[in-house]
Amino acid sequence: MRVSLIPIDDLDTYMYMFDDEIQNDSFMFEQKSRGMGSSGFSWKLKDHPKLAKGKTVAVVVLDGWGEANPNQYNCIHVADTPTMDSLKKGAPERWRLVKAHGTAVGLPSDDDMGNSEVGHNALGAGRIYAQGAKLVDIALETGKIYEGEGFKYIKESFVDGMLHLIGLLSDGGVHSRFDQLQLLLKGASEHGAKRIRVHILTDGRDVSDGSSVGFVESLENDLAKLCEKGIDAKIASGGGRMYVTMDRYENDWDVVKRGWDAQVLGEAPHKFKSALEAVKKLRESPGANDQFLPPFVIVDDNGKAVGPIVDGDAVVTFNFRADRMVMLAKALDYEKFDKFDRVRFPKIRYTGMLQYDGELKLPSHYLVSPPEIERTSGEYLVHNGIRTFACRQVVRRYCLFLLLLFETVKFGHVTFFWNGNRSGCFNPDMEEYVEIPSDIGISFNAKPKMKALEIAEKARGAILSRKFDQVRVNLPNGDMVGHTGDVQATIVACKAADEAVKVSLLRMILDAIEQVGGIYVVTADHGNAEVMVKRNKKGEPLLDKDGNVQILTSHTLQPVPIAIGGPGLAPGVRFCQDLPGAGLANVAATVMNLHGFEAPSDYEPTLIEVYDE
Ligand SMILES: O=C(O)[C@H](O)COP(=O)(O)O
Ligand SMILES: [Mn+2]
Ligand SMILES: [Mn+2]
Repeated sequence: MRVSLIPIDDLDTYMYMFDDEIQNDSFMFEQKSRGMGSSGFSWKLKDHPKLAKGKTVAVVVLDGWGEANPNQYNCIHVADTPTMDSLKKGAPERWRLVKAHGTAVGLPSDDDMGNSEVGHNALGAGRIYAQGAKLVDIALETGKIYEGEGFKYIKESFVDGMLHLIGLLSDGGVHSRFDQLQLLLKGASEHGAKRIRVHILTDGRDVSDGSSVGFVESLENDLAKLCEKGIDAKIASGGGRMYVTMDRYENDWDVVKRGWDAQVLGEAPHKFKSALEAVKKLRESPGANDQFLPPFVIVDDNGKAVGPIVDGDAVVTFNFRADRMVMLAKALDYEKFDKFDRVRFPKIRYTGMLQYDGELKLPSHYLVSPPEIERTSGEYLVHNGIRTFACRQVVRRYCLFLLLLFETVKFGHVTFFWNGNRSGCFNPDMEEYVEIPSDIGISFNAKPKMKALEIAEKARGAILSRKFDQVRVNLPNGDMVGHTGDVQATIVACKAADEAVKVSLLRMILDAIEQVGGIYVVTADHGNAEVMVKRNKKGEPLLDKDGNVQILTSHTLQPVPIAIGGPGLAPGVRFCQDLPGAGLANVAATVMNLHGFEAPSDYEPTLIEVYDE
């Protein structure tokens, strides 16, 4: 779908255009935006009784920015963050916390930490959907997974072919879960799979570094039990998730190629007789960690790879989350493919755990249907910002324009996830998606400021251009650097994110009276940088066997802040007092109000009220 990268002159950067939509959607959009369709459904939102239209709204998402008790391992607290501090202290009735984890964002339980997919889904959709993790749990529990079209499709390969399972070996619950893999192995063998190979990706990002060893041990035990039952089941290849396979948003295709070579071709720089030996040995190299383990293949006594993927085999990618599986799914599913030399393109039956991209229908076969997230706030707003298609050039102030800004590493967060796991935009004449290319091939603790200032400056330029009614920005620093576990670098990252908020908003506020008169919403998608150490039940930092604190690289269960303000905000607007349990899904209705609209009645309630002064 994504076809061309077009320079935008005044922003000195690039905009993605979606050709197949440009041709047809203008007409469709015009029809739809006239209001009632044949079903009686209308995109038209009611006017807000008290809040005016036409304000520029900047929505800033600080990725991985949670609220937690102040201490030395709370990098947001330690970092100098005057902008965020002033939002908190400056107007208490316009600052609050919202839930960003667990059932509040559609995860199976309140022990599940938040993540970007579920966080941005909730922010954009305004409702809480049962997410992939939960849908897969249900499908496995009820056995429905084995009755679906996807499983029947791969089953045809079980007679003569091998079943390959590729995915993240972890119980992080962000991209995959180990217990789901265990159930799938058991279920597939009970439903006819006789030869099974698992291609593992070690984690150390959503779970502790070093935990790969335990997961591999457990998996090898499970596979040994299957072997006792006469099933030929082995681990065939592996590698660290950030170096092998799980790139995202087409940041670095070499990552996917390394995985392809090991998983499909059976080739890798490291060869071992067992995965446990592989992981233990590779972790001994200086600086090695689970996230970045090099690719390896498991070989038999003759040095031959035990499980390359060949014609007639079945393949399942068992991650339920889309972003870091889409690239491999393309390589496995697309006949036409030019991102790297696949050498061989085996004729396989391939299914994803879920369908990863509803718009691209990728992959075409899948085991569990993804959440059907529809009527997202972005789509409503686009439909409500324009009276007729023809007026967009002439009467700018009636048009709602969205500008989305992000680094490549978060490309899909404020677009794909925000729009309900839908690639592309709703109307290319109304939306611009601007990507600031991320550095590739580095761990972000080496450059913790990332591109925050570039993003902020583009946001400032976009706000002042007055071409856009909503400018949506993702600042990735707290999250991307938090995942490295480098506390000092994460402190620098938090400061950089705070500085970026200042650059984009301060200018807006200073220039606003005469120029823009806008409104800002600053929030986050989940916690990360505020808790960088593991703790025991008493709250004391846990130590490893050498007496060092155990670093937490993952997200957290913490709530996140939301602050609103700006000269365009009506004086009587404040957060309601009666929604103590509100979460990220309440933000969409809030933003719609700030654009001067009532939210649809099935959206989670708005966080704001307007009192008469
Ligand atoms: O994919 C990742 O980087 C982590 O597993 C989760 O981080 P995110 O949810 O912030 O993207
Ligand atoms: Mn995130
Ligand atoms: Mn993250």
